[in-house]
Amino acid sequence: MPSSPCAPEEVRRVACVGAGVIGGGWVAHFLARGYDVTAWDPAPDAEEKLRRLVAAAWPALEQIGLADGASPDRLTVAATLAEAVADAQFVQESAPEKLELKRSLLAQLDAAAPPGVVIASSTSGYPMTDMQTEAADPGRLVVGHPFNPPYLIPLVEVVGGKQTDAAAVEWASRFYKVAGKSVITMERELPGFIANRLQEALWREALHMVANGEATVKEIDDSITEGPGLRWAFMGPCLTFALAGGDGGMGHMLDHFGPSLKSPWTRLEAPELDDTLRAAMVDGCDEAAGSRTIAQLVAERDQGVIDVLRATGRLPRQRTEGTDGIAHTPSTMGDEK
Ligand SMILES: NC(=O)C1=CN([C@@H]2O[C@H](COP(=O)(O)OP(=O)(O)OC[C@H]3O[C@@H](n4cnc5c(N)ncnc54)[C@H](O)[C@@H]3O)[C@@H](O)[C@H]2O)C=CC1
Ligand SMILES: C[N+](C)(C)CC(=O)CC(=O)[O-]
Repeated sequence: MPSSPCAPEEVRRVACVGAGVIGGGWVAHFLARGYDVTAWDPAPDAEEKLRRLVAAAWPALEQIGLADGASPDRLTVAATLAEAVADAQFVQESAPEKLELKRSLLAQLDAAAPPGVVIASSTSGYPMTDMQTEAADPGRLVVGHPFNPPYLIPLVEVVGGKQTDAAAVEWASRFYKVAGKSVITMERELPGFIANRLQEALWREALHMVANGEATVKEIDDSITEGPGLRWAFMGPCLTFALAGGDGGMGHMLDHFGPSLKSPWTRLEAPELDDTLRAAMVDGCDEAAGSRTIAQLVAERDQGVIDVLRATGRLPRQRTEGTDGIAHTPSTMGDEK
């Protein structure tokens, strides 16, 4: 790959190729961050749909804050793929999830984009190694996997393929950060990356339960929104479970509940909970906790759950002054008879 034509901080023009749910979401995000965006999509009604999507997203984007000069007017819809990427400084591909289509489209984008410009694919799970096979310069092709909607959910998973230059992965990771995203740069390829592997495990189990008549769709959704989902918005599953071990943290949690890994709680096979895995989990949680004690983490989690309950309307927002002079939020939880 020739060296990238500009630093991530200097990017002004972004091309988005494929403008459906995710491509359109990317367009809204980049516009809100103050970029000039050129989009291309072969569907005859693509421009109308795209402009509608951006208009619908804009109030939310205004609420969270626009970059100086950000405007939907800075969107251009190109007539051809070549025109869309001709002077792009970064390209985001969001075409349908079909391997052959991605292979050929990434090769076309590579042929049309200026030399050295990084091209990222929004793929939900294909390893870049499998998609970069037809490109003349596969070194500049990376995965930049977003979450729906890309203009509100911060995470992007960035990873290269076997032929991707490390510099392109580094450039893309920096660019996404500059563009306001939260980035996980993966050291190696994994089908489904990290978050979709986790989501998929939950999803498959949910489908098994529905297929076998073991749980309804509502029970499955409620089990997450009324349960673990409240914690996951601000504390990941590992640190959350460390608190299930009380003062003993993750070590005690694994010693206590490790045997249930072998219970038939899921159709997935359980990994062997050997010393290496135990140490990796305990050390990882210690690292994530940093200087925070278990007691501090418990307080942080409790406040987080209260904030999420309040933000989602399940706790009233108004506060009352108690006799102790402390502002209390009256709870209606558990009041339903
Ligand atoms: N929908 C989701 O929640 C997420 C999807 N993704 C990924 O984003 C990509 C796009 O998915 P969606 O936006 O959901 O699909 P979509 O079906 O909403 O949009 C795909 C768009 O690509 C266009 N298209 C068709 N052929 C094309 C071509 N040859 N070149 C360029 N554009 C073409 C279609 O006209 C359509 O507008 C996929 O790789 C998907 O795995 C990633 C994260 C989340
Ligand atoms: C359903 N999906 C696999 C396309 C979802 C994603 O890839 C990420 C998301 O938005 O959850």
